[in-house]
Amino acid sequence: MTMIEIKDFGKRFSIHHLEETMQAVEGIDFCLEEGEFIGIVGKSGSGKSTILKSIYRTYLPDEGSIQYNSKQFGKIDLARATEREILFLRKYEIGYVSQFLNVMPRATSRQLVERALLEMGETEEVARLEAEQALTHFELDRKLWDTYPTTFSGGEKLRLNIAMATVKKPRLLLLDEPTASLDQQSKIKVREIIEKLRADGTTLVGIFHDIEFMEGLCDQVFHMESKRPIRKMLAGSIHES
Ligand SMILES: Nc1ncnc2c1ncn2[C@@H]1O[C@H](COP(=O)(O)OP(=O)(O)OP(=O)(O)O)[C@@H](O)[C@H]1O
Repeated sequence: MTMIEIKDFGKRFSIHHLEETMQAVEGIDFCLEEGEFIGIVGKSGSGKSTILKSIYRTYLPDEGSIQYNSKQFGKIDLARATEREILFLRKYEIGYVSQFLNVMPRATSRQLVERALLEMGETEEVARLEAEQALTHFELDRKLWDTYPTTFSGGEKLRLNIAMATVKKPRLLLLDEPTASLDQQSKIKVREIIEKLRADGTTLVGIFHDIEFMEGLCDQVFHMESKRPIRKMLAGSIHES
């Protein structure tokens, strides 16, 4: 089953002080099956994050379509979905993880994960249990569960971010350079987390600066420069799709 199909996607930004418009991305096409992982690579400023943010609809696409196969709505074009539909999808189906933690202040890590579940309508008891499971699963040190994450290290923030996003069991997870500020050891942990998510059948779109990091992890690698997806056999051989 095709989970997401992007056709002729483009995004422009207005540069107000110059009274100009800048074409940030254009002519992007790729297709992802359920449970697959596509990695987007390309030089800085080539528009990788813009694609991810447009899928999540932080940005409104200007051209093309982003067809997503939703559990609730069936096939839906994220470029044209209503705000209400987008809010529903963010709550129940699509997760977004970056290296940054933008959360409400004065909430502990445990409360943040619980809140994600309560928002979905889970009972307090289920939320408490599943939050603890998620924090354990992603190896956030137990002594950090009841503290505010403002002082967490980059790796700890990321693990909390991933716990908050994945506790909702999203069908589609967007990873926006999650390893950018991490040391080698923490990157290996993230790799293990991604392997766990893949094993759970989550469909993943990810951006990583570090191409070596993606080795053997992705089913497809999309190159911003050639605008072509390359389907990778997990054994290592590559053929163009
Ligand atoms: N909100 C915005 N307003 C104006 N321009 C933007 C905005 N977001 C991105 N851009 C511009 O669009 C282009 C693509 O940016 P984007 O962040 O998608 O690139 P990227 O490939 O993810 O870069 P990096 O690898 O450095 O994170 C850049 O020239 C950037 O300055």
